[in-house]
Amino acid sequence: MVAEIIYGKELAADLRQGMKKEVEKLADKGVIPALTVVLIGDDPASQSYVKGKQRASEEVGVRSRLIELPSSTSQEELLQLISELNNDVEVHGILVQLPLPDHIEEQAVIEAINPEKDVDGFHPINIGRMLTGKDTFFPCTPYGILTMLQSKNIQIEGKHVVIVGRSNIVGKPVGQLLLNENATVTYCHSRTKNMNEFTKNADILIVAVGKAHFIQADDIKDGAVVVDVGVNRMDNGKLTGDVDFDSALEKASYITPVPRGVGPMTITMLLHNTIKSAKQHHQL
Ligand SMILES: Nc1nc(=O)c2c([nH]1)NC[C@@H]1CN(c3ccc(C(=O)N[C@@H](CCC(=O)O)C(=O)O)cc3)C=[N+]21
Repeated sequence: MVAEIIYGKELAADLRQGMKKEVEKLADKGVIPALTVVLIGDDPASQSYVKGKQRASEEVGVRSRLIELPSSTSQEELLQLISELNNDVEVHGILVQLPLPDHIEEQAVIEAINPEKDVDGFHPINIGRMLTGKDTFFPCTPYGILTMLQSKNIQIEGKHVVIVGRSNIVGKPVGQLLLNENATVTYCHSRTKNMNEFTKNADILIVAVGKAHFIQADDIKDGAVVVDVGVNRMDNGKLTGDVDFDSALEKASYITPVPRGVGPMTITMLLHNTIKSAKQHHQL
């Protein structure tokens, strides 16, 4: 079988067109969705992701403000800034770019963000809402993956979804989101024994481990849907996924590429959440 490639980049462009129209309508009512991104330190990868977010915001007319702080910023200073942003009625979405420097406790920062402005969907309140099947801000990468599957009318109900990776921002929440869609979900991680006995049984295989070409064709069931969340920068500067794309292409029914797959959808769902927040804050 040769897989159909799901280009998140194209779907993202379609969705952003719709969002642009929606933002124009909101502007007529005097509401401009506004996102504030906080970037600490000078990690080149983080700077590049943040640039992508700025560009996408501009494209749909979301007002995006970047606050750049030195890596010497204390946790107290960051919490103070978050408190100011929480109280600023002109800010609908707050995103603190992860990872943070070691002297700052990530969880304390996430929990300081007003859940009603938590467009990343990382606050325990929003995670709890998602877990219990309520409407809320869903984490952007999981939500982007769900939207990609739905765009191809890929059945989720009753399917065996196997997730490789259990991070708080991708692995764990994508499982919950797909469980809400009535999938049967299995999590694999670094301590899983004989992992490919699980992956070979996946109808939908989602890989988010951050290791280039971790999954090979042998690990994939014929006709499976393969979603690659990896973002690995190679020595030649190119981006590659967690899946050996060329061999997997011959085995899967659908596959997402890296780049131009899940990444652009992550940013698009961030804009979606920011617009949703603006509407909620203005009772629209
Ligand atoms: N608070 C927080 N929220 C995040 O959502 C968040 C974060 N921190 N920290 C880092 C990760 C990573 N992430 C990506 C977003 C877009 C692409 C993306 O658009 N990638 C392009 C390629 C970009 C390039 O070439 O550099 C693509 O796959 O086609 C990748 C990675 C968001 N993250």
